Amino acid sequence: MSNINYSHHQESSSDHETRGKTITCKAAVVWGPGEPFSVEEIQVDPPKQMEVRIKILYTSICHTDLSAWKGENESQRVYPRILGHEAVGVIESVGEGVEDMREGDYVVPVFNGECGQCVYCKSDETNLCERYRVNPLKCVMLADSKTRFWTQNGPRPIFHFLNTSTFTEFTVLDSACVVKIDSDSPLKKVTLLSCGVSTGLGAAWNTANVQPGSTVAIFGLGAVGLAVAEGARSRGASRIIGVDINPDKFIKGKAMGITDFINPNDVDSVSEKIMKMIKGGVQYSFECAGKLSVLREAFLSTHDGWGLTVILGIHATPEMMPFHPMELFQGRRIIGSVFGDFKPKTQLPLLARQCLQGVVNLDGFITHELPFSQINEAFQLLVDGKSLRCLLQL
Ligand SMILES: NC(=O)c1ccc[n+]([C@@H]2O[C@H](COP(=O)([O-])OP(=O)(O)OC[C@H]3O[C@@H](n4cnc5c(N)ncnc54)[C@H](O)[C@@H]3O)[C@@H](O)[C@H]2O)c1
Ligand SMILES: [Zn+2]
Ligand SMILES: [Zn+2]
Repeated sequence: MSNINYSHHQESSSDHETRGKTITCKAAVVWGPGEPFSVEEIQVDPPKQMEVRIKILYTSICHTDLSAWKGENESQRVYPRILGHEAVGVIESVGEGVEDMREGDYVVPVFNGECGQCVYCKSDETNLCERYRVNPLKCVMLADSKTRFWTQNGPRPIFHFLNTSTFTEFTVLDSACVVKIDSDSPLKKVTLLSCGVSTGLGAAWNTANVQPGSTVAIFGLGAVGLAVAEGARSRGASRIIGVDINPDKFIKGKAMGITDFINPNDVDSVSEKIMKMIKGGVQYSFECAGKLSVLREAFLSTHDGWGLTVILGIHATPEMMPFHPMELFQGRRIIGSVFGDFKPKTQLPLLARQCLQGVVNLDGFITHELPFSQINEAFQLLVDGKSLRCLLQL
């Protein structure tokens, strides 16, 4: 009998036996690019082999959801669809063959999965998995190329998003894209580790390997960019320059280790300004805005000979890199970072414990909290640059 307490630290439980059955629940469905989310009843199939079905407890909104909602990339224009990839939840039931999780476990969905078996998962060089890596083109489950979500009337398939789809009371994922966390974890904070904050911290720690005393410039001070700042601060960087067109972000950034601010609207050239502030340029720059013009400035702001630019932003298609290949002969390097180069299953539980022990400070990233039914208001907060992360409670 599955009788799971779905609400963490609260007295409420599911008294229905749902295992193996279709669940009817509420989800926020997108029916077209930029159309308001429709919070409606949907049907969620049980998990198939090596899949899990989870009850989402909290979900938050990342800029990647925003660009998918707008349909900025052709690959993202798939409807109807359930977006969302930053969340925390509890396992409702597991499919055949799932051994590492069971009903009632608290979990974090991850858009970049880890099977643990493939040549990539066994390599220390990458956090991409052969089968479950991030894939913006994927909108059905791998097991049978079908969806697990259906409209109430029809029924018509509703497509999946980024290995996760968390804007729903219940979702089905490949077990490779679900990480078990300690049952006493503070769930609201752990939601941040599902994407944005892990991505930023990991870009500083793993991808760039920021060194004590070094200099850093961060372009775009949303949750991702500010998590880079927090990661660089925790590594002992001496100067962390924050660049954003929204001066409100400067106030938030101070708490996360930003030492200097530049508003691109106040200067002729951000990279020239940085060269003046730090002779020769910074050691590391991070592009967290998803704009090519910003990427170029981030590239030019690093020191020749050894500067490293890390790309985190998701860029609209069909844009190409804004460089001449010969520019790389000046010794500036560029690298991309997915999920901060963390191997999710192997490394996320430890990261969660480190965050809670205060190695990094997660306070300040959750700027707003709303009920799930107000998802459209929550998106508007991100569009308007008012929120870092708005937590939706289901
Ligand atoms: N690589 C990954 O694994 C990964 C993971 C999560 C998010 N992302 C991407 O990272 C980016 C940031 O995500 P977020 O959730 O922090 O977004 P966000 O919307 O909260 O923050 C983006 C920030 O960029 C600023 N910005 C916009 N134009 C700018 C400009 N011209 N110059 C300087 N700043 C500018 C905005 O004012 C905003 O503060 C997005 O592109 C997102 O899709 C990538
Ligand atoms: Zn994200
Ligand atoms: Zn793998």
